[in-house]
Amino acid sequence: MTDQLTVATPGESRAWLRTELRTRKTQAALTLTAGVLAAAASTIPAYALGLLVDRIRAGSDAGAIVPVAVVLVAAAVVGGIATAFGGYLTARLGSQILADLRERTIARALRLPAQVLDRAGRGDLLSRVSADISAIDRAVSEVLPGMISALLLAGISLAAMIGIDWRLGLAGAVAVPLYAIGLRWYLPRAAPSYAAERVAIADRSQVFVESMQGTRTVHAYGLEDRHLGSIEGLSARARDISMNVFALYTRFVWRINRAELTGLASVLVVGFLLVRHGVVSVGAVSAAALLFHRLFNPIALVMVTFDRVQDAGASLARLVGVLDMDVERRDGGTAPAGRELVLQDVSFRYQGGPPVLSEVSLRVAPGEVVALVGSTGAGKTTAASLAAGILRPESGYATVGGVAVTELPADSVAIVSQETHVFTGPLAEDLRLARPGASTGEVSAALDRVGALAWARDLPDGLDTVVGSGGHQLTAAQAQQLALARVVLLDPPVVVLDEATAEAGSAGARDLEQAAAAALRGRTALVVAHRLTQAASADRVIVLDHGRVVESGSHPELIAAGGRYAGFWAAWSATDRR
Ligand SMILES: Nc1ncnc2c1ncn2[C@@H]1O[C@H](COP(=O)(O)OP(=O)(O)OP(=O)(O)O)[C@@H](O)[C@H]1O
Repeated sequence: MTDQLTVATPGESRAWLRTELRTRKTQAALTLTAGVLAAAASTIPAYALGLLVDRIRAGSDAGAIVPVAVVLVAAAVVGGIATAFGGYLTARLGSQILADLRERTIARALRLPAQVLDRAGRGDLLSRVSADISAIDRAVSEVLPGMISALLLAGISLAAMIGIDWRLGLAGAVAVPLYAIGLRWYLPRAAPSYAAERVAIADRSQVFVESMQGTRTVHAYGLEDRHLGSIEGLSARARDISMNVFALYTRFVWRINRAELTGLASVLVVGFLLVRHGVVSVGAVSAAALLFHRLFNPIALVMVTFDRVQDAGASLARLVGVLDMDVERRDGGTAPAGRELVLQDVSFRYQGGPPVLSEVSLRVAPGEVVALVGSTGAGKTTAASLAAGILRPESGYATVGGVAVTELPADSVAIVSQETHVFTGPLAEDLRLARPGASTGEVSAALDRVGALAWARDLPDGLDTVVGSGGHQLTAAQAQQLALARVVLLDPPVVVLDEATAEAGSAGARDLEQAAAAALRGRTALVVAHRLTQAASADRVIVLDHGRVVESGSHPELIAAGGRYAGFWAAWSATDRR
């Protein structure tokens, strides 16, 4: 299984929540005040009913009952308004904090180093910004207002019972350890179950996302059954864990009922004895019993929703964990003092794997185009990713104009990788990602430079045609051309090119090579040569073998030297060149 992204400790989550509440002090204080008012108002009916019992027992006439009824109605109205207002304020405060958290998590996730995401799997990140956010959202809007008002009500009711007679308060408090025992029994069992459930769901979505992303490979190799089998297995695991969680919950409810029964029985027995000894009136005991009975539903709500709050807590830890992760590129960055690209003694290995690059050194002079050549797995794409700052070297350094590539401003080095993504929306907007606010003339000129203007204009709505998922489908070669046009618009001094020209077919590949040459004109460029014609037209060629530089020189020089490159060229000329 893949490594997961960072999860915050309970202490880190609490510290984060405290900071968020501190920045919204007034709102938090108002929310608490409304909650206390609502709880206080809802204890009044119990007192009033106690009074009523005493007056009826004393044979008072109907006139004595009316003021009690008025108090009851007034308390109900005030309590109702305060409860609604408190609930609204709690949900509002929670939603604002959550919206902020969601934005910051996504902003942080978008800036995580590619190798971290590769290691953790994108499914984990997806489930954090979707399932985890929803879990917290539901807890904040459905559970938290009720839970906060229930806890306030419990505190105030217990104080009121002690106010009637401390022995009645004590009798009611007998239930507290029983509730606590119930929670102590439940929580340690529930926590690992929820964690296991969450991991099972993340694993299932990871496999699902991978199957969807690799649909073509799955079809090509007839792997449908195997993938379905693995999704089915992981789904069954998630289901079994959920059923165990529910069985646990049922046994927990029994423990809640036991605490309620014991508490109420204690209040009634103690009340009976106190009345018998003439210490308190029947009405006072009725009020205490009503106050205690009134807590049944709110406390049960706290107990049974504790799991959802705990669930939300686990989700919160996963989001706060992402917030605490190191991001790749600082805002702004340091401007390079020149356009020379240098890899110096760079070594690299993927997490736990064998060395992929060993002390690779290369220099690309300002405005020079250098092609990287080597057999499959030689380390070309890895070297390109290090040069573009997507990966960090294990030792050695990669710089442009003397500044580490990971510290450069975002528009200093552009990479066109094998994985080009076309964002959903009008084609012109896809290009404007590189330069927001570019005019239609500038967008057209960029497309023209890479030879894409003619087909772009021929699309159903020209440059306004919606492309990407659900829109007009572009070919792989067209998507590559768009990526090159984005480079032209971004106008970076340094470009790293690792396109998938091979997928475009040989005529398409030649078009793409021309498009790339046009986009690279005047820039410092490191090009992974998937076709040797790209190497032949470069200023210099560097040959990689098993992660080491084995040859370097111009195309004619290397051909004349009769070494490894000359061998590649001979093989290429004989079979692939058309
Ligand atoms: N994300 C990754 N995790 C682990 N190993 C990787 C990863 N990417 C590449 N490798 C391994 O690193 C080595 C170099 O891969 P790289 O893609 O850099 O080679 P390449 O020369 O570009 O090959 P190709 O021409 O096939 O793209 C290979 O052995 C490859 O299996």
